[in-house]
Amino acid sequence: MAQVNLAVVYYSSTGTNYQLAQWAAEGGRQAGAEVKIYKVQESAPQSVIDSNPAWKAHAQTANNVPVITPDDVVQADAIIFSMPTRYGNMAAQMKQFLDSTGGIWAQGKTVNKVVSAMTSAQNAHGGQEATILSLYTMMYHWGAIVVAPGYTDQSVFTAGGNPYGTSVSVDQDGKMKEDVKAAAIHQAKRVVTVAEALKKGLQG
Ligand SMILES: Cc1cc2nc3c(=O)[nH]c(=O)nc-3n(C[C@H](O)[C@H](O)[C@H](O)COP(=O)(O)O)c2cc1C
Repeated sequence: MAQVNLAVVYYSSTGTNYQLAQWAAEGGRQAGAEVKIYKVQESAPQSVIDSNPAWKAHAQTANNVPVITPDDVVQADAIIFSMPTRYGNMAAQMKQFLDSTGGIWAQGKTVNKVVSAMTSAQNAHGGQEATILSLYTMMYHWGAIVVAPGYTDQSVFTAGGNPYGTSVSVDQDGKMKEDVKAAAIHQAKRVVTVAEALKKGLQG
């Protein structure tokens, strides 16, 4: 039985990527995967978090979400990452976690993970594609297999047409401007389908 272990790994300050992660988890479960959601370790000082009401509120909401470790990566067959853009790049908290995977990388334990990424930004063209690609660059070094959504479903067009991964823009109040739920679910299903086929193939 090749049930896929899907880890959804996110960073979020104000909740957008937390929501994207929930939708990806929903899609993963619909596709039959065993799904776990993890956040990455926060590195911002508590005083900075507390100074932003939306950030403070979200930190409390996500208080019980487990923090990802490199060993959780080893256990997963597939991983969906979600993180906000920071000047057209992934949030430092996500990069910090990925930089801590050198040990498992050196042991070959990141090889053949099926991966995909999602993101958010404030502006419609605020760096979503570049952010996802910055994460995919690291994945090629992992020896991971990047499964982007491409234009494989109508939901990709409805969400704004980003073939690299589901992305959304948010207004000043943190409200999503595009309807991306179906795209996030589709992306996760596609990841699980590919991971399942790969797992079956590798098991022979
Ligand atoms: C330091 C910093 C840099 C940012 N850079 C950009 C940017 O280059 N383009 C953009 O559209 N939004 C930018 N944003 C807005 C965030 O991407 C947005 O707040 C985030 O996607 C919300 O996701 P979250 O609710 O999961 O934290 C930036 C925010 C911060 C704090």
